Amino acid sequence: MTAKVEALGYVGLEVSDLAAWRDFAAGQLGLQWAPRDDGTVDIRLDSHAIRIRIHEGPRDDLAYAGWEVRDAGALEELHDRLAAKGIAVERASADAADRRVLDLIRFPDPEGNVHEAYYGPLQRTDRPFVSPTGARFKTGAQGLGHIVLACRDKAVMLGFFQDVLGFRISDHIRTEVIPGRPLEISFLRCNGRHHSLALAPVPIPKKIVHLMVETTSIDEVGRAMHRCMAAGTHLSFTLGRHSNDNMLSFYPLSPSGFDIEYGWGGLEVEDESWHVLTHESNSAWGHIFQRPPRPSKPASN
Ligand SMILES: Cc1ccc(O)c(O)c1CC[C@@H]1C(=O)CC[C@]2(C)C(=O)CC[C@@H]12
Ligand SMILES: [Fe+2]
Repeated sequence: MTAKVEALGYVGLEVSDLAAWRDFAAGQLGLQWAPRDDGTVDIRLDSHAIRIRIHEGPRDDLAYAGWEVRDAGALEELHDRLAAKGIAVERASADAADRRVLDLIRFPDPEGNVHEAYYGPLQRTDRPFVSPTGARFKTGAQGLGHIVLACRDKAVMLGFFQDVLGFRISDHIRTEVIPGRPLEISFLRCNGRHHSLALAPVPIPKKIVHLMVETTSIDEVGRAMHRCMAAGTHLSFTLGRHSNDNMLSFYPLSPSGFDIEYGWGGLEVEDESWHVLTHESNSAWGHIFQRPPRPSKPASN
């Protein structure tokens, strides 16, 4: 497969409380908050103009995931493959300037999550990335990090991401979030990052389970965790180390009611030597689930 996606380049989030997100993302997580003229916000983690795009709105969920491809030819090929499979792909060149890329297409996955594929992301070498807390993030060829999507039919979703977008399976974890209710999460990669996407068959009201960002130093994780604790941010999972990708991380609850995974030390995978594995534990240690003290948001209707 020549035209595959190469990295998770950006995500769009629709959030209801912009002020709370600013304090959380910049003040606690050390991401760069860059407001735009139209009322949306670019969050930066590196040289890219956009890594997380914040839109104000009621849904408090993932709005879209942006997948980077190599060039115009790869985008064309991907468009044609999607169209040939009968997927409702649209050319969205009119939004390219808004996303600060050269061109993009938009398409749904089998469960209706919105995806964009693009090439040519704008770099801001004239305005270097500056973290308010001095953090640095592991991105580059591994992209922004990873997302976990809740799904209903994991087999169908796995088929789509492998056969249409070119993802490879890294491993599966059989786990029990609720005792007595086994569930299997599948982890997919599109570059050296162990997973840029995971699919979790969990019946939650949101599309996204979490968004992971990875720092370049273990101390950034410790400092961010203590800033979250000092701010009273709920930790959905305590500090721990994952069984499959070795990521050392904790999971603060965002103001939108889904988690951010804030990690360090993730495994890099080589396609030539990797074999699919299965795990029966989430973590080598830690990652203890913390029940939220109360619903994070009153229902809006
Ligand atoms: C197990 C695991 C390995 C690597 C990761 O990057 C990662 O996010 C996870 C999954 C974390 C998390 C969990 O362990 C409990 C059950 C959760 C909340 C889900 O239902 C989806 C994500 C799962
Ligand atoms: Fe994760």
